[in-house]
Amino acid sequence: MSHDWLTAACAAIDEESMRVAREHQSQLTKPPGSLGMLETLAIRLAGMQRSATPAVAQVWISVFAGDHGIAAEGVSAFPQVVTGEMVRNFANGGAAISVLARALGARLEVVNLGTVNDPGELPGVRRAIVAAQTRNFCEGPAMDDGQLAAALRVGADSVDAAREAGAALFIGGEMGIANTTSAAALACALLDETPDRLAGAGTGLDDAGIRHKAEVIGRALARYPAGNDPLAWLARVGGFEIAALAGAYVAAAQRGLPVLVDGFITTAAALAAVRIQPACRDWMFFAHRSRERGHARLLEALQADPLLDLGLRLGEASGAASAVPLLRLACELHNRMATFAQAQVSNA
Ligand SMILES: Cc1cc2ncn([C@H]3O[C@H](COP(=O)(O)O)[C@@H](O)[C@H]3O)c2cc1C
Ligand SMILES: O=C(O)c1cccnc1
Repeated sequence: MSHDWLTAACAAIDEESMRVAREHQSQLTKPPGSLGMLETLAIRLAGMQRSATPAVAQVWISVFAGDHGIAAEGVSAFPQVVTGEMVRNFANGGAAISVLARALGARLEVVNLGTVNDPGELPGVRRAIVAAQTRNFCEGPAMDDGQLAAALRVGADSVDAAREAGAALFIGGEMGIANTTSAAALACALLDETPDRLAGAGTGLDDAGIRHKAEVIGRALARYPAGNDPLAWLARVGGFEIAALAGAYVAAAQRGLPVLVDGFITTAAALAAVRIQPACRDWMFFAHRSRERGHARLLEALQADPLLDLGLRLGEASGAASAVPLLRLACELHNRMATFAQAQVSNA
């Protein structure tokens, strides 16, 4: 399996639809710009959807799950078995994202890329096993090139399923104990940052735990020469679910499907996707600023202005799901507000 598809062109955003949407916003009964990001969201969606009346009806959420060999270094507050246990919880409808997806009327797909205590066949869970877990990346590359290619493809396959289901928005989420260590290592490598700046509490490490986590990341990064090749770093320190997310973000942009990026781990995957295929940045919305240390730095690197800051630090796509109502409201305002002429309100 090759990585060639990743550099194929992304779909173009329709500048004319954006111009028409911007002009329409200026006619609505409000001071220009007064709805802030609710205006720019609608304008960007109009360009992505090539439509004068943008809408976010069907939402597709893929939660990618994978286990991490780096968990053996004691970098998470929770045991590794939780990954597989949470896959079952997603399937049973009891996880935060299960509840949020139901409340939004969104389609929720759980993708198991490899869990140490594999819960097996479950309704709503797609099995796309790459391996039971990644290798402990202090001891060698987390995955080989074939595994990376497979994981990237798994994400693209989810985007194809989302499009076939008629989704207007793709949301990626993740589950994988120790994946904030993997995401922080990836972010350090791509941003030339030191681990103490990007390693955070994850599921709830104390200060000593965070120092240990940063030391583990530093040890792993020291194995390799300098350089920012995103595919090389995904293989060295990434996770199967992080690679799937990166593949999904690139594929969504190639197929013209807007994406809403969630928290720390997903933003690290988004950064990798943008380094692989820069044009995919245009198709991304950013849902929230996570409490996880390092997320603000990642958002800054992507010049992302997230919609929410709720102190969330869960992942699973919970922040992205929470922001969907704002996208829908932005479209409603754009499509249904009266213009100054219609309402006979005096314009400046
Ligand atoms: C019960 C439970 C549910 C979760 N859902 C998402 N995460 C989040 O926590 C993990 C990352 O944190 P760390 O790197 O510290 O392990 C990921 O699985 C992430 O999605 C969870 C974690 C737990 C414990
Ligand atoms: O921001 C996130 O995505 C996050 C933070 C902590 C733990 N899991 C996920």
